[in-house]
Amino acid sequence: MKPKIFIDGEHGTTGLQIRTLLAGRRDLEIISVPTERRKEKGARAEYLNAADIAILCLPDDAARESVSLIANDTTRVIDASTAHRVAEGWEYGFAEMDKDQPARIAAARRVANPGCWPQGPIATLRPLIDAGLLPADFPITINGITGYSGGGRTMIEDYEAKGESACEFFPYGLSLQHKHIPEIKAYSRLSRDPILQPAIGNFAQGMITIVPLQLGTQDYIPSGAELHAAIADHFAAIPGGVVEVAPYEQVERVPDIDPERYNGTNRMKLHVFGNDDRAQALLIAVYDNLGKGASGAAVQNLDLMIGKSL
Ligand SMILES: NC(=O)C1=CN([C@@H]2O[C@H](COP(=O)(O)OP(=O)(O)OC[C@H]3O[C@@H](n4cnc5c(N)ncnc54)[C@H](OP(=O)(O)O)[C@@H]3O)[C@@H](O)[C@H]2O)C=CC1
Ligand SMILES: CC(=O)N[C@@H](CCC(=O)OP(=O)(O)O)C(=O)O
Repeated sequence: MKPKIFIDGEHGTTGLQIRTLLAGRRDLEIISVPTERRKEKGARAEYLNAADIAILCLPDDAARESVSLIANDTTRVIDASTAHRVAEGWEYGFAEMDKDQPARIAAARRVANPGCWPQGPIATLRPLIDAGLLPADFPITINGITGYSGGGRTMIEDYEAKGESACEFFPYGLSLQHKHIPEIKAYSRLSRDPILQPAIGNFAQGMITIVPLQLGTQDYIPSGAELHAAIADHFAAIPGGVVEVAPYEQVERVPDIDPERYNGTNRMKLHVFGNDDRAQALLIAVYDNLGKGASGAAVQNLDLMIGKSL
């Protein structure tokens, strides 16, 4: 029997992309609620309970409601929203975060897909904190830029209506309360809230996250090469090759660091730059906010949950 997959919110940005990624899959049965009934609670409950795996591509409140509509203990859930990422009983769906994370996702009944902003910072910070090269209370600031599809259908329509007159670099998160801070803190293993200061560019998809590090105040000041080695060692032990670590180099510019470089893929590339004389370093991640940042990660988690390996 093929596993039945229901995408709640399949007409939204993330839902549509997951639908497209699953289009040719003969090992799955996709079940879809009729379009005109897609927001009816009763219809959603019916499909949620008929599914082996439900993928929620909904705003947070609707995602919470979907979970509450599941009245059996067989439907497993992948939630793309922010609602359950640090919630008890949910596994975090960033497979490359730890050696045993794929097995944890594979066995989970509830998987919270990571937010787009958290994945790059977690990918670089967690190995450094685990290796003892950064203390858990290190003051972290995260900058970056994302395509406007990160804001979902409404933001896409808004940017497309403005066209070339839309702002090229629009900083936001100015209240310093971005919804991704709890998961970045929890899964990077930081003890202090990081600052997340994102920006939106006038391009549809793709993103870059940047974590600048002032290392000079530490008792032990790691070199750039040491930081790189810890991150490279972490990912060398993870199969699948989804996350790639660029060689350590001291250069002024790297053409790969282009937010749109990995669009349409599930790839993430990590870069470490350092200036040891200045005791400073930069941790950079490049990926597709709709790929590894959303639909690609959801499909990766789905595959793990149906028994495939990374
Ligand atoms: N875009 C991105 O880069 C990322 C998004 N996410 C998360 O994924 C989730 C979906 O985001 P995204 O696809 O971008 O958002 P969209 O706004 O593009 O899509 C949301 C979808 O949910 C539908 N919907 C809203 N309320 C209900 C409801 N009560 N019942 C059923 N359907 C409903 C909407 O329908 P309608 O349009 O008709 O209102 C729409 O189709 C969000 O939680 C988002 O935070 C996660 C990572 C990255
Ligand atoms: C450009 C933009 O607005 N991006 C969204 C994040 C998109 C994302 O990762 O979403 P979820 O956490 O909702 O899943 C934001 O920063 O709030």
